[in-house]
Amino acid sequence: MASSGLQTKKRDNHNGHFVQPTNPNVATMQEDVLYHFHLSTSTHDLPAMFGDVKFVCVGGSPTRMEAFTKYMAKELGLDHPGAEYPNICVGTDRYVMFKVGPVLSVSHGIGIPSTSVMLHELIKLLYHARCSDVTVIRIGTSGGIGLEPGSVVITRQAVDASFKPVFEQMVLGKRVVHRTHLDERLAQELMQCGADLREFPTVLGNTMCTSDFYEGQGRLDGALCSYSEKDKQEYLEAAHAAGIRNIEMESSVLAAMCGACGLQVAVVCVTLLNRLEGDQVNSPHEVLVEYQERPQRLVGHFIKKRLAAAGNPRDL
Ligand SMILES: O=P(O)(O)O[C@@H]1C[C@H](O)[C@@H](CO)O1
Ligand SMILES: O=c1cc[nH]c(=O)[nH]1
Repeated sequence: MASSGLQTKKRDNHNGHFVQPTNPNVATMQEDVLYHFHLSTSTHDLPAMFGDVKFVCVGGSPTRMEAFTKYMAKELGLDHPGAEYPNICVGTDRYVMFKVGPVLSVSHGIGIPSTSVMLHELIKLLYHARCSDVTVIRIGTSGGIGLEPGSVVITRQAVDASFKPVFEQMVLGKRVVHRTHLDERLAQELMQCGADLREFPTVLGNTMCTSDFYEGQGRLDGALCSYSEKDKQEYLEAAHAAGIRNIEMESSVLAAMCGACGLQVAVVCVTLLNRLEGDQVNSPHEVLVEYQERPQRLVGHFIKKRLAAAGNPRDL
């Protein structure tokens, strides 16, 4: 444990699983600079700032993550006239981070590399802050396969572009393969929240995580396209037959990294279009805004249910 600077509290008052980076070097560092958050163990009292965090919600868009914080403040009864929710990462424009009660909301940008960097620093932040029993949920957007636009998909398995439940990364020039395990019980709990709300279709399905929005997702409308419409259609139909119901760009790295470090993790994404019917995201702006709010409402309901069931957030 990096024990320098302002971090003096013991690991007490917790029942369960602490966040634990798998890298042993982190424990021996005198100072840990979380560069892309503009936070550090020697300049910030991370246990005081973040020690009560139980839920971390992440998504690509900074404004979505700010809106989610304001929404959660109202839902948790923590909002009051004049309340402000400052961006904790104000010293950088890489990511934004907001906190209300036990809920942390962080943006990750587009795609695996941006999300991976954010997750390295987020997991270390939660470790330095001595957080325990933390649930991480991605509240995102995606392209649906065979679903009515606006449907919400709760991910059963995050799979790669060849439909395998793995996340591959080059480490020291070698290909390293990580599992993309997601918590089945958490996914079922989230499905129940969709059923409680009954506001929009909610399905459990596999999510394909790609490293590109255009050719990587079989689109015909990018600047490059090296295949025919028939090839595209066959690929998406094969994906559907493999249980894939949506495509996005972050689920596999989230599953791999959070799963390895003792975090419960789930992915909840709304579908903006049905990819069997087209490639362009061309619904009116206000429709897309309302779609983006759906995962937020579902996850907000989930957090309230968990907190109500726990009575005391420390019992989570
Ligand atoms: O959380 P967001 O809405 O950013 O997720 C999806 C996947 C990519 O990041 C992006 C592509 O438009 O949207
Ligand atoms: O089609 C889509 C829509 C949103 N996000 C994606 O990654 N793909």
